[in-house]
Amino acid sequence: MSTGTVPKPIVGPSNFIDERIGAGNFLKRNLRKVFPDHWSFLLGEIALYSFIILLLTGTFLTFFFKPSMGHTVYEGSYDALKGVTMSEAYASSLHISFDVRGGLLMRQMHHWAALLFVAGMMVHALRVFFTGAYRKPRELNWLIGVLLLTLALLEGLTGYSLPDDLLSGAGLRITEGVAISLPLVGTWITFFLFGGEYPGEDVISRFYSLHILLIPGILLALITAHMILMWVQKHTQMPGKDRTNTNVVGAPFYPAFMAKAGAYFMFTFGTIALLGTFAQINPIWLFGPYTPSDISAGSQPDFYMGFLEGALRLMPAWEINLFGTAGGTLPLNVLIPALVPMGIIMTGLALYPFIEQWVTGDRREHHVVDRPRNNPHRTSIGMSAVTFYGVLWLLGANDEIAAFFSVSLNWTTYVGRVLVFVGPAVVYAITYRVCLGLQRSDAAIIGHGVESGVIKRLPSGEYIEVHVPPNPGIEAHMRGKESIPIIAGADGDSDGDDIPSKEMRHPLGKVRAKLSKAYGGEKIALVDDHGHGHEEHAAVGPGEDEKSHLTH
Ligand code: HEM
Ligand code: HEM
Repeated sequence: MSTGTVPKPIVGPSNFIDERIGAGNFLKRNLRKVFPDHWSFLLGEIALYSFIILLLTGTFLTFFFKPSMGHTVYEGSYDALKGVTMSEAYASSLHISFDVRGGLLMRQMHHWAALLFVAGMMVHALRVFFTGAYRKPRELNWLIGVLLLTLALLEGLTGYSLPDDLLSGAGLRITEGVAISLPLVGTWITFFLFGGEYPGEDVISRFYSLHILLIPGILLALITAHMILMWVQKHTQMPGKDRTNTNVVGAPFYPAFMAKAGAYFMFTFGTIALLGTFAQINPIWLFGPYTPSDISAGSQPDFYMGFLEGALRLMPAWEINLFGTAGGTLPLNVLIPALVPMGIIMTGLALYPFIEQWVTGDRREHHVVDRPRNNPHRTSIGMSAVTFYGVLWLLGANDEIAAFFSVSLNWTTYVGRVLVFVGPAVVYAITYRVCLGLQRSDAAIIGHGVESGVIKRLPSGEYIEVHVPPNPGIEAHMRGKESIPIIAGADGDSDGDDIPSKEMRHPLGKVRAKLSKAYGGEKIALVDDHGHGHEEHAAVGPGEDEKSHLTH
């Protein structure tokens, strides 16, 4: 499917390039690369286009932003702050907002693009996770993705700290608290980052180098690697008619996908421009300049940091004093919430493909993905993680929740502490049942066809409903269900690894076999037991045994 001739209009340019750098064949091959057209494959593109907009708007901002904590007296056109002493960083952000033509629009677009960038990545990663698209051979691209996500959070943190307003200062104060709580290296790192005792002189310029140079540079390199790998390995595709592990069904890059992607970029750009124009974001002039002694009520970080904020708020005030006053304090109340949720989520994400491979023993390549219902344990684990994250995220705004619902703040904390453990477990059980239910409903459609709504009365007086075969596209989609392999030794099924009997006798081998069997889940086969066009009883004729018909 990826072969064929290049459509007419590009033969000219292709010849031009071929005659100069001999890349005609390369272009021909790549311009015909096939892109699957399931909507969920566009989620990664939201992240990609938002990143381009971040680079463009961010570059504009660098022309006017001064990354300096030097003091100045504000003399710009925002009356309410005239004559106030503030940092040059804050003054320049006000200058961008009120005195640079298009400056406020650029700041707002930059901020909205940042939110969309991270949100785009998150939903994209969820689609990859829930469909199992991270499986062999795409584990490397998954790992690059996890790195991208981590770096994006850091990029956001360094970004919203730059304007040096009261809100960004509150974020910096937490960053300092976390850094200084690290055992052994904490003090050193804090002094290096802040250039002395908090708030120091250097943190804005340090963050500036990180924000506009180091992290975007790494992001750009990793996104390029991500795209190259995706290009070389080709896309996965949803199961469906004529879709196999050796083809990709969809539209070629040129002209169909190029036009679609161009339009989609414009759409993303337009959405961000509209948001930047009409939806106010981060109005730093209302918060005022940062002073370490002030804090505003109801401060919230950007949404992607909310889960860490929630973890800090939930954690009981535990600390360990080592060796009395001569030793040091290990502030678990800061260390655990700062490192554990991030650690659990990012390490869990990074390791998942490898843990799953170990459990299932599945070393095959996968180019057709799973529908989430067909791998119920994976889907349940994913939903539990989303719940864990979601509870922390919600509790990051527990002051707002308490104020809005007029409940006690402490009460929200206690409920949150329970929910963060119980929530994921309950969601796991519910998701697992829902997945099995959906699999059964697929099996019923394959087995009996779809209810047509046509009721027939037979000569005997019995009423039946005519069942018709499902739409062939939908049927192929349902039939593209792969059973989850189980390692040999778990139950005699040997489509996964053959574990040597020595390993099976080892306790870890036994655990692996047990996990493998459990992960395989309850098997619900798709069997066409009655043939298509089968007729099913819908109602009962006079005088007949109702029960026998209803259970038919
Ligand atoms: C080359 C890329 C980038 C450059 C040159 C850049 C530059 C800047 C500059 C100069 C500011 C301070 C301006 C101001 O606040 O008024 C800023 C703020 C910010 N940046 Fe970036 N940035 C880039 C990429 C990113 C990325 C990838 C993210 C997202 C994760 C991001 C998130 C932010 C945020 C949230 C702010 C605060 C905006 C505000 O004040 O409302 N930036 N950036
Ligand atoms: C800067 C952020 C990112 C960008 C711009 C990006 C972009 C893309 C694009 C455009 C694709 C092609 C297919 C699709 O959209 O689904 C893709 C595929 C992929 N991405 Fe990302 N991605 C990013 C972050 C992530 C993250 C956070 C993960 C996972 C943690 C990830 C894992 C993957 C994998 C495994 C594939 C191959 C999936 C397949 O072929 O079905 N990516 N990425």
